[in-house]
This record gives sequence, structure tokens and C-alpha cells, in this order.
Amino acid sequence: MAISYPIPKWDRPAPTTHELNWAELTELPLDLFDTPDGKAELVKRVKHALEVEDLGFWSVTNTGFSEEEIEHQFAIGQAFYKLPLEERKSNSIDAANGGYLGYRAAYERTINGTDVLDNMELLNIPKYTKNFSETPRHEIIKAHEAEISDFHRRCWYDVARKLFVLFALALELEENYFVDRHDYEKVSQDHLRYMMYHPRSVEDDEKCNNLWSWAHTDYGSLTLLFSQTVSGLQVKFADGTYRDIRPKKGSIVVNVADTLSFMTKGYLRSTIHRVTRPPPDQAHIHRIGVLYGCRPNDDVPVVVAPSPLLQRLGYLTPEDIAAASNEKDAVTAGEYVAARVKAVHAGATYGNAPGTKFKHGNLEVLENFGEVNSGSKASI
Ligand SMILES: O=C(O)CCC(=O)C(=O)O
Ligand SMILES: [Fe+2]
Repeated sequence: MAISYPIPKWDRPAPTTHELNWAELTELPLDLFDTPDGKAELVKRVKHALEVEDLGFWSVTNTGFSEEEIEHQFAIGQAFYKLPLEERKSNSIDAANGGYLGYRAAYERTINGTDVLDNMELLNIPKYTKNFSETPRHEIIKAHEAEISDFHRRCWYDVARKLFVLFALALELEENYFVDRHDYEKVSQDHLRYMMYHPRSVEDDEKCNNLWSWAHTDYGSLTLLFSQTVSGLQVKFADGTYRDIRPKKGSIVVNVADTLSFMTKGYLRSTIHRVTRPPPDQAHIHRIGVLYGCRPNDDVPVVVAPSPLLQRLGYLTPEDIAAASNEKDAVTAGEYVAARVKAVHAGATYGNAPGTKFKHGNLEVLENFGEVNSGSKASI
């Protein structure tokens, strides 16, 4: 007989009472998308963040997801992390081969340069399409397939797709330029993620500079992070300061990741962010997160988009234009993401020394954006 896997209600933790150095992100109310004037306003706001604030982060609101639906996703995450470890581990990621779909346990790696263990576990759920119909999924996920698959598809169709259109319009490209390269129905490493950070002792956190996730950029093209009240997520602003993301019920914090940045020569900025130990009134909480990670379709060549805007702004070199017309020699998005997952997740430690570079073919990023010049890991 099938086990039923009830989902107990999730109680949203109270926001911190500490006054943090809050980031003010440009808001994109997605209900504006459906009228020409509204769409033009959204394009303007997309460009404002990129060109004026030098930031690839936005706060996306009015997405069509109800508060109840979002909280139900956090509740599923909560229920998943209450399952016995053996059951959670039943479909683990294949990091040695660059695989990032499935479960990754906490406490299996040390934080580089310390004896402290990594405190974050995650479950990346693949798309609900025919290509993934044979992919093994946890029983609890299968038991709630109706609402999880609906949520998964809407993250792409109702949110990511619209943002890809806005990006294409901002770059003066054909409106479906990025949509076509991220087609939900084709194979990609897109995933809906339930993640969980376990509280750590003050002593252990001190050894890791109070970081739960090192300063990094994301690997794919776009990350949709459902707003949560447990603080810790910080974005690096152009002036070098890290500022805290303010909780905002129902909103989605969206950031550009590496492959979109490569395709636009950094105009769509893959922005550095990190997760710190939460403020004192929240540091004891098990921090559950829900996010949707978009990647281009696996077979998409990572070449620079032929954007008139980028051309005018002088972002495109003759080599970029030549490479773009020779797509068959380009690294594909699938290859890039797999190589990066392997580099970050297959080792026995988490986090390289600040300044370490990751390179695959012609594509290169820093692995850890801590300051390099003080010569100490305490400089992150
Ligand atoms: O947990 C968070 O708030 C951010 C997570 C994150 O940056 C990531 O998983 O890449
Ligand atoms: Fe991230």
C-alpha cells in the first residue's frame, strides 16, 4: 500500500527585529507584463537595475502565486527534511559526473581550511516533462506530484519566461531569443529546489567567517528565490558592500547567473551573493528555502547574443561576433553547468580559496569572490 505522506502546515518564522543593512532592489510587478505600456515599464526597470545600480538582482512581485501556494511549497520542503536520512538519500546527485538533480546531504564535506562541516542540504527536482518521466523521484515528491509539478511549470511559464522576454527586449533582440533557448519542454538542468541550512554553533560559525554559503555566482541562467523571513542572504553591490535581502511575502528574489552573463558579455550581470549566519534572533532556526534554478537547454551553445544594444555599447568584439556564427565549436550550456557542478560539489571540501578561478573552454569565472589581497580566509 502506498504511504500517504501528509504535509503538516509550515509556520513562517518571524522576521528579525535587528536593523540590517537592507538592499533596496528594483521591483518588477509581473502583472504589468500583459499590456504594452506595462511591458515597456518593466523593460525600463530591468535596465535600471543593470545600468544604474550595476546589479543583476530584482524583486519580482504579482507573479500569480498565492501566499498559500508558496507556503505549501515550504511545507513540502519541511516535510521532506523530516524524513529519515536514508530515505532522503535514496536519489542522490551524481556530482562526480556533473549531475545536480536529486538530493545532496549536509555534513559530508568540510568547509575549506577548517574542520567545520557543510550545514546545507538540498533536493533539486527535475522538470515535469517527458524527458524526465523515467527519472527517479522520492516517494514524498511522487505523492504530491500534482501540486509540485504545477508549481514547477508555473515557475517557468509564468515567471522565468516573462523575464526572458524582458531581457530580450532590453537587449533589442527578437522577443523569444532567450525563451527559445530555455524551452521548458526540452532537456535542461532546471530544477525546483527545497533547501535547508542547519543552525551551527557560534564557535563553528566563527571559524567560517559566519558564512553558510560562500560568496558566489549561480551556474545557470536565472535563479528565482521565493522570499523568506530568515535573513542571511546578502547581495554584493557595486560599491563592494554586502546588503541583506529584505523579506517580502509573496515576492521572488531573482538573479542572473553565469550562462546568461556569458551570452551578454556581462550586461546581464551574474551578481555575487552569499548566505551568512542569520541575526541572533534567528540563528537557531532551521532555514528552509524554495527556489527555481533555470539553465539554458543542455544543447544550447554558450555564445554571445547578436544584440544591437551590446553592439552600440561596445560590448561585442569582432571575435565575439565570429564565435557567435560558429556555434558548433562553442561549449554548450549542459557541458558548462556539469563541469561547474563537478568542480564545486564533487570534492571533499566546500569552497575554494578566495580568488580561485573556474575555467571550462573559453568560459571563466571566479569560484569564490572573497577579497584576495589580505592573504587570509578571514577576508571573505
Ligand atoms: O539560501 C539562500 O537564500 C540563497 C541560496 C543560494 O544562493 C544558492 O543556492 O545558490
Ligand atoms: Fe546562489
